[in-house]
Amino acid sequence: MANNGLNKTKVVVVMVPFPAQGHLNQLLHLSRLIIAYNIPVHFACTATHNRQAMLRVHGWDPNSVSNIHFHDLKIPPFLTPPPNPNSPNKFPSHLQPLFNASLHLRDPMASLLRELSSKATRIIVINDSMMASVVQDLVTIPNAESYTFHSVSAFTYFLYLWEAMGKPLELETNAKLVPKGLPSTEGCFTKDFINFISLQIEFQKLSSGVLYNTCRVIEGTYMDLMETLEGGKKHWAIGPFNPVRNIGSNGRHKCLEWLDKEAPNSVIYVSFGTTTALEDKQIKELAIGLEKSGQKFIWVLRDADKGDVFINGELRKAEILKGFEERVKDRGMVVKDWAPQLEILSHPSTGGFMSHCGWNSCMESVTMGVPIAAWPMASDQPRNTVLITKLLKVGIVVKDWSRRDELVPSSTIEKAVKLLMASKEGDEIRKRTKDLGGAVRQSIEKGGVSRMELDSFIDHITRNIF
Ligand SMILES: O=c1ccn([C@@H]2O[C@H](COP(=O)(O)OP(=O)(O)O[C@H]3OC[C@@H](O)[C@H](O)[C@H]3O)[C@@H](O)[C@H]2O)c(=O)[nH]1
Ligand SMILES: C[C@@H](CO)CCNc1ncnc2nc[nH]c12
Repeated sequence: MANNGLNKTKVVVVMVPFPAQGHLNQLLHLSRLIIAYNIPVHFACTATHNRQAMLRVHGWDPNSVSNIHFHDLKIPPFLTPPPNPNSPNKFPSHLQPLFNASLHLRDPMASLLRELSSKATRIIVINDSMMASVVQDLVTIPNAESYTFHSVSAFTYFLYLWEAMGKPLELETNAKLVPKGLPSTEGCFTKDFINFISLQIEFQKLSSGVLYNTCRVIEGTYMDLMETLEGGKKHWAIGPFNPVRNIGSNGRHKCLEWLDKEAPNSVIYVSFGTTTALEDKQIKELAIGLEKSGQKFIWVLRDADKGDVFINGELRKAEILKGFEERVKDRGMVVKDWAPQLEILSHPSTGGFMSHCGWNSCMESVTMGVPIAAWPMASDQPRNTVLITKLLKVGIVVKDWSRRDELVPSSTIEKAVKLLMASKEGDEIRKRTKDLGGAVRQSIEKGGVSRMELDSFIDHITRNIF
């Protein structure tokens, strides 16, 4: 039974995000969903990352929501080197000093949790799986409990878990569940980050349940399998976290004005998230490929974020694209600042997305019904690519993970863009993606699977509160 709104204010939620854009974004969106149940939300990270999350959010304005309380916690100074575009391993190792420094959030976090716990009947911590060690002191607070949030797809997380347990359940015989030729995790991480993950796994045991930014419409099978593997805990699929309608922001970016003038489904959006830095020669091949494809495009070209995004870097791209922007100005646009991705994806002129398959991008694209041309770079992205292209069949592969060390030539890029944007096969994939997008958007409406699961999570965290 649902409790009434008044009682629920005795419960407070504390979000503990990992300080990188793809993680901050998801827990900020989740804050909005929880506040709709009249539960106050506290968002606790460093000052610079709180500011980053607020400035870059899309689809709604966190300043207009009075019930999110931001807490700027202090950590020691950390190095903020630029990314290395020439490194063969595309994992953002330049963020490791920040990740290590973030472990120092433990003490200020413990103080914050103690303070909040003295004023509430119950405090619910929702922490990124990479921040499990930071919230470990909650075991000393009797009215606190925590829930682990995995920022990756249920498919990818399930595979990590399944492999770590020695591959039980004999799933390999069913190619529909675990496709043949699954990419290994080789080349996906650095040693330092694997050590960081291992440190966190130990503390993830302290949580009372697990949350995913996914929806049973797309990953129900893997949610069920996860519950089979990790039976002791409840796993909730409560996504998509991103807003799915009335996407807008204060002041429209010029690329949206540009999109307004284009035909439906005629533009491919090209962006590789916030953790990728392409080599100069790869940028050149991409430019040539886009030009030769003859298709309209919006290309977001920036280097990966630094650990502190407010420390400016030099613009590396200017020289490489000399002449290109002028030549394609009737057909394409290169965006060098923060692009309104959710608005671009929800725009009727956008008909495809060339993406590294970061999980935010996958969810945003699927909910907006935009098919993906997949070019995974690192981390969970090679496996998200399998989910998108082989299982859901809402995309095509641009770069196969087995060829991760090779340059993608312009001819491959040209072919992929034409296939997705200007072929019968592309149209069929787009149609399938639009149908799936509709079903995913429906899932967060009243009676939909994700809404029911979010209701059940809220009922759970507010249980027996009188
Ligand atoms: O110009 C931009 C660039 C990016 N974005 C947004 O930034 C976010 C990028 O997140 P992605 O998950 O796609 O990619 P990132 O590489 O940045 O994130 C990463 O962190 C979280 C993990 O779970 C992801 O899988 C991982 O790749 C998206 O929400 C996207 O909409 C913009 O709005 N504008
Ligand atoms: C440096 C970050 C990108 O911002 C790694 C991606 N994050 C992750 N990648 C893979 N598995 C994960 N499990 C939890 N987080 C994960």
